[in-house]
Amino acid sequence: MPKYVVHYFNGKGLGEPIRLLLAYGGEDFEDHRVSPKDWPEYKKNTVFGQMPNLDIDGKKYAQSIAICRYLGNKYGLAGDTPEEALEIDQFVDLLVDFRLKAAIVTYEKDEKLKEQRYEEYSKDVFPEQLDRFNDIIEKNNGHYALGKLTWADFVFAGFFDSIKFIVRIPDLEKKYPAFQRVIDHVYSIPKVKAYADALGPTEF
Ligand SMILES: N[C@@H](CCC(=O)N[C@@H](CS)C(=O)NCC(=O)O)C(=O)O
Repeated sequence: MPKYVVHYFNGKGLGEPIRLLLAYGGEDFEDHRVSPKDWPEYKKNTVFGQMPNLDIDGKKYAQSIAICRYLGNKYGLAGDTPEEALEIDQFVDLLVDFRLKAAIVTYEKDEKLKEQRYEEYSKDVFPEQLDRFNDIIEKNNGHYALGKLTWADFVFAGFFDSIKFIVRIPDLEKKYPAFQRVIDHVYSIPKVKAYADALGPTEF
């Protein structure tokens, strides 16, 4: 069994889908959480100056979605045909686009501008995308792609707290019950549940 180390901050963010997939795979991975204090120095050890990184037997790899796709392939969660793999990718990329688009609000340093952008996005961008995610999940039997468990579910569930943070809707899963179905599909898997229970509550 390869030795895996996940390097990320002490939060879910882009690191959690990787951790959830490793838990699903039954890997005894090391969960290295870098503190903000240590980050400027640690940054020099990363592949592209960012995290998450996944260390496989001493070699580091970057880009969270590429890593999730790799783990999905490894654990038989990546579809059975190239077309199924494409369908997973299209939905995962949609989620990534959403996060990148929302970054204009989330990472705006000018508080006044941030609030103004949040107001604008809350009227159109956020509801349109949330409705679209909801629709996708309803059409996919409570999953985020292919109507069955795939690595896309792990990305959705792992990102979920970040999505809530972005849209500022703390009970998002109540407003969109389909979202809860994906989360339940992932977190009810015994190995994933054991990982989440051992971790306890963390920041987004
Ligand atoms: N596309 C990359 C984005 C990685 C990324 O933006 N990482 C952020 C944390 S979520 C980071 O390392 N920020 C610190 C920095 O850039 O100095 C991925 O999905 O892995």
